[in-house]
Amino acid sequence: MIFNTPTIFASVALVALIMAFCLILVGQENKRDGMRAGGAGLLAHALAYCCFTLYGQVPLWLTYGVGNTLLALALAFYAASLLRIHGQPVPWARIFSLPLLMAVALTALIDTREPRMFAACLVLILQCLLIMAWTWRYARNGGRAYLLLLIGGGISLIGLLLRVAAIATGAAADLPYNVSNLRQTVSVSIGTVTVMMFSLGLVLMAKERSEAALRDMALHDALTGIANRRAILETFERELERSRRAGTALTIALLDIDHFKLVNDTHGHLAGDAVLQQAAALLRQRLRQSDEIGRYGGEEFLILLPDTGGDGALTVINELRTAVAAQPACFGDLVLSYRFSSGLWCGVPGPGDSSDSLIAQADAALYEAKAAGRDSVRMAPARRS
Ligand SMILES: Nc1nc2c(ncn2[C@@H]2O[C@H](COP(=O)(O)OP(=O)(O)OP(=O)(O)O)[C@@H](O)[C@H]2O)c(=O)[nH]1
Repeated sequence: MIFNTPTIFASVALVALIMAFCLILVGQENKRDGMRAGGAGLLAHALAYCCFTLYGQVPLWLTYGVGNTLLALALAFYAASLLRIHGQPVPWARIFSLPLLMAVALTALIDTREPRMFAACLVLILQCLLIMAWTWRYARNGGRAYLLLLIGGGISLIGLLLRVAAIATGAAADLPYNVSNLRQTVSVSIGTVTVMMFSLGLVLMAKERSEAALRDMALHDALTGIANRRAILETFERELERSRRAGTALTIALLDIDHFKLVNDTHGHLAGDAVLQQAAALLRQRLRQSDEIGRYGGEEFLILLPDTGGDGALTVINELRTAVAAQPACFGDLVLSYRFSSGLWCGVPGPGDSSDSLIAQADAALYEAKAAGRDSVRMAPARRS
């Protein structure tokens, strides 16, 4: 099926214009989520296609030169939007050097046919490759929206390579923007797909990123960055179930910083915060990757040691006590020594053990450790069968 080329250009321009309006409007709300840059890209895309629509009616430098420069500008904005969405600084000079290169090349080559077409394709190919490379780099952050950008970039590349092939085989004469033939229909339709894929990809990517950020906030403690109470309790439920099914030992340890109120009262709340942050970082760093730690309460941490029995647990907790004693927290010029007491529950969880009952036992052991003078460890008595 062959479509009228200027009509397709005009339709794409209209769609891109509407989407640009929506993105720029929504982007006003959050200036850092990349939507405004995406909207600017769509606006440039729409204007580029308006220029192409006028092919043959206005001078070539306007339709071809300005049109392709706007197209390069659109891709530069898409790249900027991609980086913004991932919270990266945008290398504006690097990104916009390619539209500049397009403008310079087309100004120099506008009166030639094949060289100017070749130069335009080359710059656009470079930009697509750049967007695809950056998209691939951020693909490991999760989500699926990156696929839309990769598909859009891939389709765009195919279209551009087909154009290059046409130029190389002497078929460039078939490709002016006001001629309607199968080659042009395919080429311009590819441009349409690119607009849709890039804009939808960027919007969905921003949505995935903000959802991931919310998920992260919901599961991590804002002060220390380790798991919050909800997250560590969820992990505890999973570990409990796993140990029960596998019949393996599990240790839970409640750690409470001794006389922490004194730190706050003597040096202020910010100093207390620094102790909590540095204690959490030190404990996390000293534990194995498979162990879990979360902030259970104010100055209390819950540690899960899977596949660890009583002797191993005592060794781990005593190593943590030694590490804490050797590495006091710092707050400005202050060096703040701190110690902790710990209550442990160790064993193979049975059918009657729940997370609440095990925590209650570890808590009772912690109480004993505090009552015994602090800076010590106590283990909940083994269950009698
Ligand atoms: N700086 C800071 N302090 C906190 C935070 N959360 C809880 N606290 C403080 O931690 C202190 C806990 O005090 P207590 O429960 O009396 O315990 P303690 O002074 O450590 O005494 P023992 O546990 O008996 O050794 C309180 O003063 C809380 O205000 C926090 O996020 N930052």
